[in-house]
Amino acid sequence: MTNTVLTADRLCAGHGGTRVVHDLDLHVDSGEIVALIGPNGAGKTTTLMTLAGVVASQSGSVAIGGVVMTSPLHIRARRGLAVVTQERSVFMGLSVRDNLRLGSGPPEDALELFPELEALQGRKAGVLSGGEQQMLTMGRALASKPKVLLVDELSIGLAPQVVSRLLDALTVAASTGVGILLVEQKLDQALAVSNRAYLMRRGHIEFEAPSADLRTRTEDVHRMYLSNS
Ligand SMILES: Nc1ncnc2c1ncn2[C@@H]1O[C@H](COP(=O)(O)OP(=O)(O)OP(=O)(O)O)[C@@H](O)[C@H]1O
Repeated sequence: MTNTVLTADRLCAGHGGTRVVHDLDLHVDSGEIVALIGPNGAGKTTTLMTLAGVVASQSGSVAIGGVVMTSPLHIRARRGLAVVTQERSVFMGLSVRDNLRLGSGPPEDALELFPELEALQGRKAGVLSGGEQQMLTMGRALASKPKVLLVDELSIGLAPQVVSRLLDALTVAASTGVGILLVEQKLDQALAVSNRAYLMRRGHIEFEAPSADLRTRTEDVHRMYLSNS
């Protein structure tokens, strides 16, 4: 039996009086990595932030683990939602160890996922590389054993091998049952790691497809859907 951990039902959202996301339906099942792809300005980040409770929805609903949520992010976090963004939410002045202790899960779980952090525990997070900070952010988020992880633009500013390492960790997390929604500009990497993809344009989901089907036609997908022209 599939276990749906995240559902958006006719979700509308935007900024101020402007609507950016229109009647969006999507779902993520436990253990699944789902990519949300689309050209710049399509509304992917706004969608993710609305699912997270950071941007208020205008209408429609969001459910986590089958429970409809209207609460802000910190309450959704208690219900099993975690978010990783390009901003890397670490406390720069605190050590890696203290950053991990401040998470809501066991630090050892984060270290198991990212053994690279073991030797860095005494260092201040602010002196880590961007990739190490992102490992810290992701390790801490996944140690909290979320049902759902929302990931926004992981690859920005990071070397390709670091991005691959982080995406591998998402695959490990998904194998333990976490459902992951991934917004990623790099189409090849998004499709390589995901099971399914939604393609978004101008605030609408245009189609949904198994990532394996899209992998064989990434050039077409780029030309037809991802260019802003
Ligand atoms: N805080 C904000 N206030 C006002 N408008 C915003 C805000 N954030 C985004 N927008 C607008 O909403 C629209 C969708 O932006 P959004 O960042 O969600 O798209 P995106 O698909 O994530 O794009 P990108 O790939 O470039 O990050 C854009 O027109 C953008 O200018």
